[in-house]
Amino acid sequence: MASTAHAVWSAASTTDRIRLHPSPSDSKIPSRFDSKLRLDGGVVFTGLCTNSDGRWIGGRIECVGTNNSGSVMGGLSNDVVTKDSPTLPKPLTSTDLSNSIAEGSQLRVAYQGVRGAYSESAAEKAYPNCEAVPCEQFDTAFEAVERWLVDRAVLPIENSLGGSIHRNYDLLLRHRLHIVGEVKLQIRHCLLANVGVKVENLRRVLSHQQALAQCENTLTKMGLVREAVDDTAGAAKFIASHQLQDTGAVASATAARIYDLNILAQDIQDDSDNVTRFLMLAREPIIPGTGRPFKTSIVFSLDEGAGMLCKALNVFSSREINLTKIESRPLRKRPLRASDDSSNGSQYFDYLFYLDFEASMADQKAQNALRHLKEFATFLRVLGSYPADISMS
Ligand SMILES: O=C(O)C(=O)C[C@]1(C(=O)O)C=C[C@@H](O)C=C1
Repeated sequence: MASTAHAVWSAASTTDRIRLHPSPSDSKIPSRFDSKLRLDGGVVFTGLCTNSDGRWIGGRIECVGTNNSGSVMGGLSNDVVTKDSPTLPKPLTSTDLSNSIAEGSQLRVAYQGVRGAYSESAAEKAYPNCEAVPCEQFDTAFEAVERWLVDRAVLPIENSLGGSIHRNYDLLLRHRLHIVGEVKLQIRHCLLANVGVKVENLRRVLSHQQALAQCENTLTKMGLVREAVDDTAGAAKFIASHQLQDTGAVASATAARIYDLNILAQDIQDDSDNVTRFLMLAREPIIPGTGRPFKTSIVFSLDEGAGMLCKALNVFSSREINLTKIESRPLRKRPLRASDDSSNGSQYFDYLFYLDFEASMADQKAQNALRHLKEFATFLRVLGSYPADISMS
């Protein structure tokens, strides 16, 4: 039996701080509880109160939080009782039903952007029938998973035309989530405008900076001034809500439908093969398998020295493990290092290397490769071992 606490936030955002208190005071909220964002901005929590040895003892869950403007909000569940409890359970009321997580099995998946963003389509492709939860920023999507507001996050990591989404590489390390899957999505951009607006009326175009980069040639030929915003669908929503007559948006056909915009041009990306790879992130890693193609993503750093990166890559090539991606990012807290030979005054940049390889961590070869790498890497973390998306290979 689960207890449900309900609090309505006037301006809910996934950055609101929420604490859960068990009651009576000797009980504990178990580490696993469910939370669900409601459309009206409310948050519903369901969980069991257990005692210190994990036995359910009834009680209630209190949920306290502050919203963006700092006001304290709260909600308290009904009492729930064990069979030895002196109080009898109350019959369910219609209010209980509307507060409960009836569709509790539906996965909640955070993505960055507003409705109609490509990331929303990626979330739906990765988890059909999921509830896709829009987030303002990439960080918010990570935090929403960490705070149990959602179950997964789906984030773009690289695009076949625009390259890597560096911000998300940095966030993978800053947060402690695990990569549990990948999904590749064909990106087909459209030029959108308000009804009645013609191509020749347009002076500027808004979109996500990656989307603008993917349409570089087309937009240059059209002579449009480009302006970057948070996401493609956000650009569509903005021109629609402000009824702009001289500004278009680069976004999906889905966004055109949602925001009642006209499609002035279709497939405006510079190459028809425009694919974005998204990662699925969760609080817990999945158990790596061997029955199907798996990928593993790691991040490591190395000491300075001739051939160090070559030595690191060799731990894979010598075991015939195929690498699919390598990305280097500055090592933030130690970006520069003075040369050992300080007499010449030279400094080196220090890097983190992100590597994807085609093997499962259940595979002995992969374990041996990482054991070998660990012998000389100054830092090593496995970000996840997950089934490869082979749908577009
Ligand atoms: O703005 C969106 O619609 C997104 O989902 C973001 C994003 C990205 O960050 O690369 C995703 C896919 C496309 O490559 C363009 C933009």
